[in-house]
Amino acid sequence: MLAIEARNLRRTYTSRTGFLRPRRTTTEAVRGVSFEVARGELFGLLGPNGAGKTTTIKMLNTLLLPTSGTARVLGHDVATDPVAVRRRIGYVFGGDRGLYDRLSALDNLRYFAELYGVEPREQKRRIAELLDLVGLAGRERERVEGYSRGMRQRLHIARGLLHKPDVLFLDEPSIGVDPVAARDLRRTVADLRTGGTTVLLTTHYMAEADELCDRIAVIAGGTIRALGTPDRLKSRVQERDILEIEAYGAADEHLDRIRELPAVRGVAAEDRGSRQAVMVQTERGAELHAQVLAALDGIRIGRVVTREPTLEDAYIAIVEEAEQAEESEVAGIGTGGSAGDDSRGATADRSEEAAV
Ligand SMILES: Nc1ncnc2c1ncn2[C@@H]1O[C@H](COP(=O)(O)OP(=O)(O)OP(=O)(O)O)[C@@H](O)[C@H]1O
Repeated sequence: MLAIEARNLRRTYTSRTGFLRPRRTTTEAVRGVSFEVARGELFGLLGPNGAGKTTTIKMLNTLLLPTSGTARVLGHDVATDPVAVRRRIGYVFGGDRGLYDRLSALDNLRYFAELYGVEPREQKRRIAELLDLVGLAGRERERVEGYSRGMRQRLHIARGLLHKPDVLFLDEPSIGVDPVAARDLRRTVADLRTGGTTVLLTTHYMAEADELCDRIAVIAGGTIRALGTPDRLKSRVQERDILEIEAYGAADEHLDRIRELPAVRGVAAEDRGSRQAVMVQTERGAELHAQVLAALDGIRIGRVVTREPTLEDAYIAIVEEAEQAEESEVAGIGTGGSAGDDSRGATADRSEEAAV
């Protein structure tokens, strides 16, 4: 039996805006998402802000009803059998909500164990087991207010596992966590999988997804744009070189100038404190250093390196393609309308899945 089965899930939000002249606005947050997660699999859901990841997770864990489509978790329908679903799942989200700061970690876990109906005889053993799993054994009597972000996140995971869920939803667990704590967190997540728990993970950190996930779905604009193993997704950009330039103050016009160069397949800029990393995807072997630097004329430049593509580059390529498709749709080119979106999402699903 599958752990998760989503079939053509859709969710539309309707909200009222304006006071004097109230208007209804609708947002199609999820527009026909289908995927399957096998038991014991660690499945990643990646996508830019507003892509529809949290909305998808909330439909799967029964916090939101789908507008249409169906989803099953361990065979239970999320809309018609939510109680059975809830009994078998855990939900952990990034950020600070959901723990009692004034209590110790131990008291937090005791409280939630009670709330989740863990047998009193079981509680002590289960809590000790979980403290061990998330690496907080020995610190459990300290108040949570003195915990670092990474420790809080690990305590969140322990809380989410108290009732031994078979499927765990982890929504951006490493948000705001420093690199060392993030590494410990990754180890905890990998241990969960080794222990047989199915994990659905959302993250904005590509290295994390690459290291942990068996398969990944990239979602953008509410539809799945690519689905497969990390290697499979990376193979999309294997015929490319990545020219990475440290820049100070590159604007859209500079990136557009680079985009126009022959043999350039994609351009993205990422803010890294006061500097930017400009990543230029070129056809393999194309020597474009001089032209790219000329396009960045007038800007302070730091290190320039050529490197092999990573999952992040594949992700950038997929999301850029999705954005271009969306823009041409808005401009009236291509199939247009939501039926077009549907078929494209489904096609991405099938073609990638088949190749996995
Ligand atoms: N309660 C709501 N009411 C109206 N619109 C919403 C609501 N929640 C989300 N949206 C909209 O739905 C879309 C998808 O949001 P969602 O939170 O699912 O994205 P996400 O991929 O999880 O983003 P992020 O990475 O920023 O968390 C966005 O356009 C968002 O503004």
